[in-house]
Amino acid sequence: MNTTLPHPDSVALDAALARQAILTKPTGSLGRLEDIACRFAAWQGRTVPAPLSPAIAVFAADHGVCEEGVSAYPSVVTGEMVKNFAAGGAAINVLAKGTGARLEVVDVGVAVDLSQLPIVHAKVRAGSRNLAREAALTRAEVEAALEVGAAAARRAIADGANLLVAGDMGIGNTTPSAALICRLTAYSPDVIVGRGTGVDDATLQLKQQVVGLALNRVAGRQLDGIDTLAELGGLEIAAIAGFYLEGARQRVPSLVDGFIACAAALAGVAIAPGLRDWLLASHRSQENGHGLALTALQLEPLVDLGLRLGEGSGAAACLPLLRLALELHAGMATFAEAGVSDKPA
Ligand SMILES: Cc1cc2ncn([C@H]3O[C@H](COP(=O)(O)O)[C@@H](O)[C@H]3O)c2cc1C
Ligand SMILES: O=C(O)c1cccnc1
Repeated sequence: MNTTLPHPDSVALDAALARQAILTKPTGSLGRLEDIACRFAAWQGRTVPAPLSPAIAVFAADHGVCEEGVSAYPSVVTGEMVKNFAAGGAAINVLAKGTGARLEVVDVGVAVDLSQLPIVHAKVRAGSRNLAREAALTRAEVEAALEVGAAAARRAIADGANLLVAGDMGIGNTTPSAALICRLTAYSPDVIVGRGTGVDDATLQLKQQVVGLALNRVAGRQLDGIDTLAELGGLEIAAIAGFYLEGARQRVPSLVDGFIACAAALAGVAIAPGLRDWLLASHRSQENGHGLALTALQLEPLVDLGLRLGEGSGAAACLPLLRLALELHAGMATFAEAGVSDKPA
């Protein structure tokens, strides 16, 4: 796999910073909205980036670790929610519609047969193995899932997307995500494992133990990014990593969602460190370790709305902010154009 990624365009970045400095506002007064526009300039290689054209892909898969009792909901909900996505009734359907984003749903590893649904069928296997006891996936399965994600990114980009958003659906997936985050950041389960769908105190403790078992199973072993996903990951998590990586290869950034997306981003960075330059954080999730995982990625969330859903929902909720940041950068008058006096040099 080619792990060399392009760099954002520093000449376009400087030109965008220079433009921000002459728009009719006190220097720096639009804060992070200025940063966002300038980062898009660097990503797109143009002083004034094209208007936002976002695409969301939700990757769904099941998790063998659910047999340990780590989720508040049964595994069957994964397939049932995919049906709900296909029917347009989930949060991410409403958010995609409301923000004008393209939405695709991909079965990369749901345990039940979904072949009748109008979604993308790319099942690598019918759910992962129980990572508390054995490797969740083989390297070949991880590579196949990475490619499922990459193919989704290629479709989105061919369709005109200039920003990618990945969502997850997979009952139990906060457990592999926590295991990945612990392994890739060296934080311990007690600060990373959270309540996911809302587990009680006893289940939270059990979840910490399950993540501890998985980490102990691989402790002291050298693992590259793909091995790490195989040992501790899941199929939708690997697909999300592949989606982000292909975006970066094609110079298209990704807006990272919550806890699961962050685990995938850390795995993607372990595969190709240059990925970090193509990521923008959206929100800070309620899930316990999300803030630390974002810090490990050197990402600063734009908002904290108390969300703990996944599906790409937190990222989708931030799309209007990004759209406005680009519109301000493109549409505001300069001091010279408006005849407004700039501050003395
Ligand atoms: C109805 C429903 C819709 C969801 N949409 C996303 N998730 C989120 O919650 C799950 C992760 O939490 P845990 O690890 O505790 O199972 C994943 O399916 C994730 O996508 C949902 C969960 C449920 C129940
Ligand atoms: O932050 C997330 O993505 C999240 C948190 C809880 C449950 N599902 C997803």
